[in-house]
Parts: sequence; C-alpha cells; structure tokens
Amino acid sequence: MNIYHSLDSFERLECAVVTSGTFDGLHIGHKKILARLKEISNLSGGESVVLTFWPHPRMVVSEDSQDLQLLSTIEEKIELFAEMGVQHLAIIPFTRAFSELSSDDFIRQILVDKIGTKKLVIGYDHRFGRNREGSFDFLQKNAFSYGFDVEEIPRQDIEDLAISSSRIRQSLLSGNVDEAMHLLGRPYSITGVVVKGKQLGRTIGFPTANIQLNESYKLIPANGVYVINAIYEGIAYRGMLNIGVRPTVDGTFRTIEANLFDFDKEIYGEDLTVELLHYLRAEQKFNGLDSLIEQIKKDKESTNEFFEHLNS
Ligand SMILES: Cc1cc2nc3c(=O)[nH]c(=O)nc-3n(C[C@H](O)[C@H](O)[C@H](O)COP(=O)(O)O)c2cc1C
Ligand SMILES: Nc1ncnc2c1ncn2[C@@H]1O[C@H](COP(=O)(O)OP(=O)(O)O)[C@@H](O)[C@H]1O
Repeated sequence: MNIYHSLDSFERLECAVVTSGTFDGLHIGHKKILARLKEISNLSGGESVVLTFWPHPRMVVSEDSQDLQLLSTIEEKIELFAEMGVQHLAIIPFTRAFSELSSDDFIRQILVDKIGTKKLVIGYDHRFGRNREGSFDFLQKNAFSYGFDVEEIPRQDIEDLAISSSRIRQSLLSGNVDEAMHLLGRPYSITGVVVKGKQLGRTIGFPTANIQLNESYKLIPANGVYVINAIYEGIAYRGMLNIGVRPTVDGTFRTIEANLFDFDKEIYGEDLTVELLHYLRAEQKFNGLDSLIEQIKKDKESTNEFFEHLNS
C-alpha cells in the first residue's frame, strides 16, 4: 500500500477508484465499501484509493473536541486499510482551511485534478465539503460534468439497527464489548506501553501489565473486568483485564491492567495489545485484599470457561 501524508506527493492516476471518509473503527459497514472498491478496481483495471482525513474532522471543527473519543488511532487505521488490500491511502491533513473548501472545489481540485477519479464509491450518509454540503444526490446530479461515476453503498444493518461508529462507541462506553465485536467484525483492541504500577499484583499472585495509551483520544471502554487476548511480540496469550480506579487499593486514577495466563516475563517499556472479547463484571470495592484475590480467582475460572465455550 502506498501511503501519502499529504496530497503533494500524490501523482494523478489514470483510473482511480476512490472512496473518502474518516472510517473510524473500520467496522463491517466500512468493510463493505472497501470490498466494493476493490471489486470495481479489479474489474476496471483501475487502482483503489482511500482518501481519509487526519486529525478527525470533529477534532478540528467541533467545540467538544477535547471530549472526542475515537475507535481507531491513525496507526491502527493504516494497518487495517493495508490488510484490506487498499492500494493507495492518502491521509489529508484536516485543517480549518481545508474544512472551508466547498464541495465543488473538493471534487474538482482534489478528486478530479489531483487524484484522477473515474469512479467514486461512498457510504449512504457520506457528506463532504464546507458544512458537509456535498451529498450523494449532489454528486449524482453533477457526475457527468465531473467526468466520473458515483456509486452509493446502502446502509448495513445488524438486527435492524445501522452499524455506525457512534453506535460502537456507545456499546464500548457501556462495557458491551461483545456487541462492539459483532459490529466491528473483530474485537475492539487497545495498544500501549507497559508501565510500572504499585508492584502489588505480583504479591497477590496476579501480576498485571499496566498499559499506558499513547493517544489521549483513544476510546477506553467502561470500567470493569474483561476476558482478553493479549498480543505480545506477535503471540496471543489468554488473559483478563481490569479497567478502573481500583477502589480496593485506594487507586486514585484510572488504569488498564492485564493479567496474562501462562506468561512470566518482565515487559516494562514494551508494547502490548489487548483485544477485548467479553465483559465479566463491574469493578468493585472489596473489604481488603483477601476478598479481592478470591474474586480474581473466580474471574480466572470464568475466563477459562469462556475460552472453553469458544472452542466447543
Ligand atoms: C481480573 C482482575 C480484576 C480486578 N478487579 C478489581 C476490582 O474489582 N476492584 C479493585 O479494586 N481492583 C481490581 N483489580 C485491580 C487490582 O486491585 C490490581 O491488579 C492490584 O492492585 C495490583 O496493582 P498493580 O498492578 O499496580 O500492582 C483487578 C485486577 C484484575 C487483574
Ligand atoms: N502473567 C503476567 N501478566 C502480566 N504481567 C506479567 C506477567 N508475568 C510477569 N509480568 C510482568 O510483571 C509486571 C506486573 O507486575 P506487578 O506486580 O503487577 O507490577 P506493576 O504494579 O508494576 O504492574 C508486568 O508489567 C510485567 O512486566
């Protein structure tokens, strides 16, 4: 996959089959668009191009941008686009000036002149240009004068509800990682560096790798205990995760900590990815460490049962 961090380095293609959007989460609905993009480019002998924007437009134009929480970091998106076989990924720096571009200017200057678009594939609710004025209807009416075809991919539903990034955010914020997995088509994951904690975990028989996220905007699911797969140096380990403030040990800030099964390595300073598979329970305040340990042992049993069911 060719990656462009601005359009300056993009060389106009003979036959570009293009889609554009923010694609937060790259969920099942997004995948449908990308699958169609690939299909058309294969059939037409063209090349597939994804135009995406970074930072996320809401980080730039919304007043609540501090509160914005996203499903994917830009690194995660790059990896997923590559896995899906996208040939060209152009990451357009989304600035206030760019947000002022009219939809007509966006189409003529970028899609036509810069990229060489011959076919545009967009999701059912995609809007672009100043104040999101460009819609599918607008494109279809003007497609002839722009010299490319447009195709709209209809809304993808699961159980009569639209699959959307905001719906997945809500699922995760209420701890429902099972539903999020269903809508994403893969588990929700978090990657960060392992940092030192209170060094208490090892003394209670459950060492926990405390994960510090690199990006403040990455969405952290609801506090609670989860079944996970942890990926360390490309190898997956079963495990469990606690997200919360650890009321039992008078924790003062929120941590994300993973206990990996059948693992015994010091990994401070190294990267760890956790895939959240299932919600077990809410975080609780126990009357002392003994009750907490009893509960964590039960969590481990529940985690093992979860994996047994998965394999049966
Ligand atoms: C599976 C699991 C469940 C946990 N559940 C709770 C909980 O319900 N309440 C709580 O206060 N802490 C909970 N913890 C956090 C422990 O208090 C924490 O792991 C311990 O204090 C060690 O912290 P350290 O990594 O800073 O040494 C849980 C940890 C794990 C691994
Ligand atoms: N099975 C395991 N699961 C998680 N971390 C482990 C495991 N085995 C060893 N470790 C290491 O031990 C550290 C966690 O020990 P712990 O006593 O909880 O200390 P801390 O409070 O610094 O997290 C992890 O960061 C990791 O380097």
